[in-house]
Amino acid sequence: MLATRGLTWRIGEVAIVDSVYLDLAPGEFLGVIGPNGAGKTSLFNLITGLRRATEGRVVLDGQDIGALPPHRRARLGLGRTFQASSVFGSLSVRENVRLAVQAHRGGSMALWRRAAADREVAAAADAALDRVGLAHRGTALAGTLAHGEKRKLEIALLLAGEPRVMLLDEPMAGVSAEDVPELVAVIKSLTGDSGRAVLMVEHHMDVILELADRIAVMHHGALLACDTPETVMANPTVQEAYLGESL
Ligand SMILES: Nc1ncnc2c1ncn2[C@@H]1O[C@H](COP(=O)(O)OP(=O)(O)OP(=O)(O)O)[C@@H](O)[C@H]1O
Repeated sequence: MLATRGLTWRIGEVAIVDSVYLDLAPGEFLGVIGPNGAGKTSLFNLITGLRRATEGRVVLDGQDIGALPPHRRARLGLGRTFQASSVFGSLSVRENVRLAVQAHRGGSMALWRRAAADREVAAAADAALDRVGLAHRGTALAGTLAHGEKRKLEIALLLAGEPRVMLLDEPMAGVSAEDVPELVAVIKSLTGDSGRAVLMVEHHMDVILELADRIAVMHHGALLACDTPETVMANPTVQEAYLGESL
């Protein structure tokens, strides 16, 4: 479904992302881990098009998308949440999601079509909110949400774009311990039988272990290992890379 082939990003002589080969199958959940500065966010930037690779390819459903700008990649089904929050705090939760649905669908300005389209947008937005367990918070101002709720809203915004591959960058960052299990359940439901694939960077190993079918380990820009959680955890090279940090 999604593949990277020798994906590399150099700044001067330094390879921030160093010849990464990854494959993501439909319905698969791939966790990406690695020490701070390993190149995880940079890898996401190359896949989504925020940065252009200096070498290598990004392939989605057999098509090389490496030369496309981010919005074209998003149209082809690549969706991403950011570490920094991308929510309009002064709008309601529901309005935020409606805007995202509208932005994804585009719209006809013909009045007779607009009423029907508005109803469809509202229904899609409510379905996305329901999906992440935020239906009851639709009228709240997004800026007033707790961290865990905000993360759910970001996932709802992402779902509005109907992505087939979702990239989640540290979805648990800033989330209080008691909100983690619910958020994990929401993220777990993203793959299921939909065929949607998820690539997730996360520092919380317990979360990665609960969600990931396979784990990719990055270190100094390169892929150190990519395998089942059990195999990766038992890998001495991985353990060495994490020396001083708990796995
Ligand atoms: N635009 C840039 N210019 C120069 N160096 C950069 C740039 N972007 C990233 N880097 C460097 O590349 C390395 C990898 O950064 P990146 O943010 O991808 O790592 P990461 O694995 O996501 O780290 P973290 O877990 O801390 O978020 C870091 O050493 C960082 O300082």
